[in-house]
Amino acid sequence: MRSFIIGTRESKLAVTQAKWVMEELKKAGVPNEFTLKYISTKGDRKQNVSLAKVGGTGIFIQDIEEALEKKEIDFAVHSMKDLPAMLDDRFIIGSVPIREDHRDAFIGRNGIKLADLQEGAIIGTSSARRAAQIKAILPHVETKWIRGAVDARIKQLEEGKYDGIILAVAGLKRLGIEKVITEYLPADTFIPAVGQGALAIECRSEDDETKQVLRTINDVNTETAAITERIFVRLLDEEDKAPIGAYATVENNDIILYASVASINGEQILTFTAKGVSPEEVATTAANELMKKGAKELIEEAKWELGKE
Ligand SMILES: NCc1[nH]cc(CCC(=O)O)c1CC(=O)O
Repeated sequence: MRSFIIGTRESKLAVTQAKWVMEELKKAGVPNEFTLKYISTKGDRKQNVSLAKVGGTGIFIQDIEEALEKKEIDFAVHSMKDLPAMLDDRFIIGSVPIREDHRDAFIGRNGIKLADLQEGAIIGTSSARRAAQIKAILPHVETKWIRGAVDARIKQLEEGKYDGIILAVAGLKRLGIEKVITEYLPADTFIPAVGQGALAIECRSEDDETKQVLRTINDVNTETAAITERIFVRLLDEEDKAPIGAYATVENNDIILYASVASINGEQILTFTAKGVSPEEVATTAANELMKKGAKELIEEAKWELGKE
């Protein structure tokens, strides 16, 4: 019987996610043996570049795709959020397990609340989207880039470099440290990143045996939601650099997509909620409606702003 090698980054969160996938496969009754192989990625090695500038995605997966191509691993567990909007034809998302919490969280130093932040307070985030969303509700605060694994960011907060930071609830829950959260940010104003809270298990497109094994832990609703969000971002910004939010759910066979496009300074935030039955239809409706409101111009402007930093 074939045994499978799972590729994962070495961060605590990545390893937790990969081990969770191993457990889910076991629970689903897959009898094969699984082992982990740690892979260092460009995103892990280059901690000093701003994610917004390099596009957030891609830098966490190139090295892993090389290992897949060379058959050093059979599949890889990623945060869906870190996957580029477009995958190379040689690889596919073989499975999308059930989503963790999709929301963003605010962590205030010594428990300070968003509403109590003074003029000039500094919020750490690595995402242009979160920076814009924060400035939209709190124009008097400042945002500053922060990088590193989840625990490293919390440490930088405690050291006093920031008054607060924003992180995905999902990562904190998976690490079992959601008690650090001061406030859960409402997902209707803080529309999360495409794929936030979901995992993507990537394998070689032609590897049918692996695909069959991975399907046992696929969650159809999460998969449909993620497909919708990813089509949406591809229609607006294939490079996936602009402050775009997209979160889809499936309710009674309807797909509901909450979508947003913001200017870098948060002064303009366009939102649209689309509803329908197919991912293509829902994503296209949201993208078209936002383009009518000027989304393309905002995106071009945002990318130009990010590029000159
Ligand atoms: N880009 C980093 C990254 N990729 C996935 C997560 C958290 C888990 C998730 O969103 O699925 C994070 C950290 C964060 O944004 O807090």
